[in-house]
Amino acid sequence: MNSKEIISSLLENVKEKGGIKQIFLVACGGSLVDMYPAKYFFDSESTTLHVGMYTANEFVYATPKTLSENSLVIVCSHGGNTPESVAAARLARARDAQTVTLTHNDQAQLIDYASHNILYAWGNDTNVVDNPMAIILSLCVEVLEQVEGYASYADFQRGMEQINGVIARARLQVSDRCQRFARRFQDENLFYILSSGASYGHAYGFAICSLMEMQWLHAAPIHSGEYFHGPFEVTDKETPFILLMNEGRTRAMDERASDFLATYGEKVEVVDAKELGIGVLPPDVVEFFNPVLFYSIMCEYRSALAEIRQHPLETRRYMGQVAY
Ligand SMILES: O=P(O)(O)OC[C@H]1O[C@](O)(CO)[C@@H](O)[C@@H]1O
Repeated sequence: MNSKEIISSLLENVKEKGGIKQIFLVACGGSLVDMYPAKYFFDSESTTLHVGMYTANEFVYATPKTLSENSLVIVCSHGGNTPESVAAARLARARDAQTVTLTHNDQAQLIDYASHNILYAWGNDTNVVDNPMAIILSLCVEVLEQVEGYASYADFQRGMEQINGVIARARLQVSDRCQRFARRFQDENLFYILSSGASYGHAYGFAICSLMEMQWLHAAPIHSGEYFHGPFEVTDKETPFILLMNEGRTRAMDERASDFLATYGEKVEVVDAKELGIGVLPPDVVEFFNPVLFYSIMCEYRSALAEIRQHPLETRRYMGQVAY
């Protein structure tokens, strides 16, 4: 079943019960990061549907009152057995919500609580539209289209057809600069990651997953707009910043941060989606695809850093090693 068929069958299930009124996006860590573009999309485009995005345990401990048969809950877990995410899906089913689960593991416990499960593809050789970030975005676009109508629906589908080619070309384009970045920043132990719009979630994800979890480096995300409301006071010639510059409506905020950093900072790495070719996508939907591009490109950056630091991306000292 494709996204359109999945959503139309779930909407059919609730047709006599008042339909879907709210969507909850629930996961942990990297899987939660994959949901941010969809949340941003709904916040931006929907006029009647409400969206909430929750780390799984918060959804369980502080459950929104609106969780009901009129809710669609999307739960993603790569391994499919993260206890918090399984508990959230179980709770959603117990409250008669429609659930779509996404996992890469066909034996996942999560699947037990699915109205519909999606077993997704993973790895560098897969098409990004078959990976969770794009699938979740596409499910949400379908909900909007089928519940309210979405004027840019056809352009969104065009973007889905184009994005993988853009990423393949951009990967080649950044290959040398990733090596230069790794050589230049290999001894740093703190990074601030800036972005805005649909990509803010990826700034958060790159900080908490790629740098903190996978490299044991200190890192924090900063919204490009918020940078000027506190964080910019730490800017100097010694502190590393990575700026993920979007194409689309929020680019002005990223450019403002870029201009300031060019004047007062020095250790600044700018990753610019426009320069990487995302501008071929239709202008009314391009902003939603920036984080899909950034995810793939920043994987190249983190691999180069991991290699030069001789710190494999898989190494953990607590996760899966001790009780927590
Ligand atoms: O997507 P899953 O399998 O639920 O795993 C969640 C865990 O995986 C990570 O996303 C990456 O290791 C962690 O941040 C998080 O604890």
